[in-house]
Amino acid sequence: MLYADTIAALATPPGVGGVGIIRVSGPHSLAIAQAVIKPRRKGVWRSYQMRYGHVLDEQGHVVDEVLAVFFKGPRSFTGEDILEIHCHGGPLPLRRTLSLALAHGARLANPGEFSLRAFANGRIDLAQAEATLDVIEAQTNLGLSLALDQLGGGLSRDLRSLREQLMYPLAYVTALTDFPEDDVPSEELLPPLQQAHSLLRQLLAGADQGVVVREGARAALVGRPNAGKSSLMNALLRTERAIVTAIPGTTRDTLEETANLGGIPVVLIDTAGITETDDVVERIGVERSRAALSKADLVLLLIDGSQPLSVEDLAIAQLTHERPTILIATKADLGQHADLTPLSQAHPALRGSIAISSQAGTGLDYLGTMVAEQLLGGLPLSDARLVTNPRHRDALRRANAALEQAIQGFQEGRPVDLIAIDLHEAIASLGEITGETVEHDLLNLIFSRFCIGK
Ligand SMILES: Nc1nc2c(c(=O)[nH]1)N(C=O)[C@@H](CNc1ccc(C(=O)N[C@@H](CCC(=O)O)C(=O)O)cc1)CN2
Ligand SMILES: Nc1nc2c(ncn2[C@@H]2O[C@H](COP(=O)(O)OP(=O)(O)OP(=O)(O)O)[C@@H](O)[C@H]2O)c(=O)[nH]1
Ligand SMILES: [Mg+2]
Repeated sequence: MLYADTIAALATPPGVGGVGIIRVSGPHSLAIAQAVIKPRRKGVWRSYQMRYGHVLDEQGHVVDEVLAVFFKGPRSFTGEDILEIHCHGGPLPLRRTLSLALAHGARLANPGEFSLRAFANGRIDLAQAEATLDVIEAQTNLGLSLALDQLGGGLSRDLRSLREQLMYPLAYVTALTDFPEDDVPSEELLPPLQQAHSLLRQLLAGADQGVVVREGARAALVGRPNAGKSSLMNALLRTERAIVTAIPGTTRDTLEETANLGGIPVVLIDTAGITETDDVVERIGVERSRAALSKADLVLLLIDGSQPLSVEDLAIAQLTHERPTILIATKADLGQHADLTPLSQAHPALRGSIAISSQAGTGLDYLGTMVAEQLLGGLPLSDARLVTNPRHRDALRRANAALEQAIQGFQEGRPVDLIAIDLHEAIASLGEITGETVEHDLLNLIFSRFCIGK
């Protein structure tokens, strides 16, 4: 089970920091500790005990003053013996300490290889390994807490109980395949399957929301020149990111920045005001605005509320008809002079409208809530366990389809060997999430997304 070779890598970001950590995992870890570190106090390397000392090179020269911890496997992150050397966070001490570990029997780790070992050694399952990456990459507190739940094994426990509910019926029908003339006792086998089906449906029901929380979404701000797009962008970001002037046509190029709206990382795309123009640069900008619009998950259509609605506004609104749209009347502090009813009545994909003032800050929180709710499918955030990874969602969908087949098979009295195939398929699909049944190539793909030292 354990690997024969020892891996080493920089576990902290390259560059300068207060402390930098070299991590070593594998059977040579203890020998490397003994060879390269001279502890101040006498004694042996005890697991989970930090020691003070110096890293010395082959000539006995001090390479760095360090703290170091040894973790005796299997009670460690990877399940193997691990050594962590906490150096000063500069490139030279770190590079030289890493070289010494390599000189004493370690090899350089590949991206994600520590986590791969934790998985291969049964310390964490695949969903937990993927969750460590989600923890690192989380963009909102909500995303972080979902990732931590998954890292702690929340999803894994649900999946394990699902599998167990399917195992007994599978074993039963598999045994029956040798005696096809026997009756299937479906009154005994159906309830656990139906229970599993209901849990699966629950997981799937929240998955679309979960994926949005993890991956975020794109919202394009479109409207006439001077409608107040860049001002709203800045107000939502709480920084002066985009240039704002009273001159129409200020924004020339599209500008993207992520804002946290109701726990969802939303990429806001500020665009050039859409207008008929002879200016070459502005025309290209308008083209880009249209392109941004066509790629957005949600359109924020801005109308200058301080002026009467114009034909240009109506023409731009036309362009948004194919996308879910929130209508925003801007500059509410100047009074509401635009009658938006002709526009909103004609819009087939309008999800709501709101008056705001970027300058006074009114309506912004509510707009954030509206955007988040739209991106979550028009529903409040589910408080059930949220599956956040599209790979997991896909596997759950396949498991669900197979399980529905199996249940239908029981109800219609289909041959047991067909039911066995469906149940087997459902169990295998669930196993893809936790990694029990997963192709080697997929594993490589998943772990290669990790950084070196993770
Ligand atoms: N210095 C340091 N900090 C770190 C990590 C690390 O590897 N090193 N981690 C790495 O990503 C994370 C912590 N993850 C960890 C997960 C499991 C174990 C571990 O040794 N588990 C033991 C339980 C120990 C105990 O019960 O006392 C076990 O599972 O048996 C350690 C770290 C974040 N912080
Ligand atoms: N009173 C008031 N003025 C605003 C508000 N929002 C924007 N403005 C003003 O409207 C003008 C245009 O604002 P921008 O945010 O640059 O408008 P834009 O839609 O990005 O314009 P283009 O980039 O030219 O397409 C500026 O003078 C802003 O100060 C608001 O909430 N209240
Ligand atoms: Mg602008």
